Amino acid sequence: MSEHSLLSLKNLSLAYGKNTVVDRLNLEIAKGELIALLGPSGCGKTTTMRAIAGLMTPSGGEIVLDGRDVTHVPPNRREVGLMFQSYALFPHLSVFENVAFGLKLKGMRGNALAERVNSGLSAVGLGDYADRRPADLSGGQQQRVALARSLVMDPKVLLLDEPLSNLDARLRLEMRTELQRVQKENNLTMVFVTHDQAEALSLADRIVVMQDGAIEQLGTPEDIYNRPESAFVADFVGFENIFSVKNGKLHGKGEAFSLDAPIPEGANGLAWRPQLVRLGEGPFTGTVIGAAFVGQMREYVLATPFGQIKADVDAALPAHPLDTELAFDLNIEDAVVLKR
Ligand SMILES: Nc1ncnc2c1ncn2[C@@H]1O[C@H](COP(=O)(O)OP(=O)(O)OP(=O)(O)O)[C@@H](O)[C@H]1O
Repeated sequence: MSEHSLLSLKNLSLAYGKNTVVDRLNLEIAKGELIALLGPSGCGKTTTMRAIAGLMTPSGGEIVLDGRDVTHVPPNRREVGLMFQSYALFPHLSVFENVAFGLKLKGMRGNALAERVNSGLSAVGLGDYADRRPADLSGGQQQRVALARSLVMDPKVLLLDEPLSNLDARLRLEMRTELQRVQKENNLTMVFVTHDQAEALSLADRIVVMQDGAIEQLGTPEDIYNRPESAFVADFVGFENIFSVKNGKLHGKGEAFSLDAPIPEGANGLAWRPQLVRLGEGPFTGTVIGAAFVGQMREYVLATPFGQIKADVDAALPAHPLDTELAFDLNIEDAVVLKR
């Protein structure tokens, strides 16, 4: 284990029968970190969480938590908390009783129990709701009860599986802020799973982008958003115009082409965000085959000999109708260089 990590996954492999879905994954998480596992459906996020929680036995590798090898320790002895997407509270129990449930199972009673439950409810801003039933709470408040229920168990790591996916857009924003506040104020270590890049970018200290059971890229939200290393990550964070580089030429879904500037050493691909495609000037031409007004921007799709190009332009500029021939430029200075 590295000196500062609280949770280490070392060469972790996970399989369902003969089907290996996570292959020798290595990850070090520090105390107080909020980590997002981000990736498309089926990439192995939930399986990794299940293994950390002890709900499945790895086919290889180790899980070390706070200096202890917990690879074969049962879930209830791991000090790992789990909050699932369906946070199912007991409908017939009060908020207090819901939060007290796990502590009672551990034998806690009386004042100690009341104090712990009340401090958990205060931590999530529900101090005045102890006597309510779940049905009398909003979706966001129910989610906070579920969070309090996990917090009072004082886990070393709290795992959250798609914690916000059941909430509508407004509540999601509220819960996002709330989760961040509770996490920072209590210096909690949290790992959450999401397939929503905006959620990962706005919440996490570091993001683990996964593909096919392996880490594709690990970095801060800024790293992932601004400096994707592979076409897969670039695509995932909204780059639309992605080309691979072969023999100094760019290859997309059409003919290969060149830029009139040298391609950086070691570039395996180049990608441009739609906002950074320069429309109206430049050596290339395309035909407008899609145009959409989306508030501040107009989104264009151009058909070109080297495939479709997506370009976003300030909506204050004059609109270009369908079938217009437009000049455009892909400037090397605006490109992100993909190394893999
Ligand atoms: N109980 C299971 N038995 C067999 N295969 C499974 C089981 N659960 C998941 N898998 C397979 O393991 C792979 C990884 O699934 P996992 O649920 O970890 O992905 P995920 O990234 O969390 O996806 P999602 O976002 O859809 O939940 C998938 O190919 C899936 O089909």
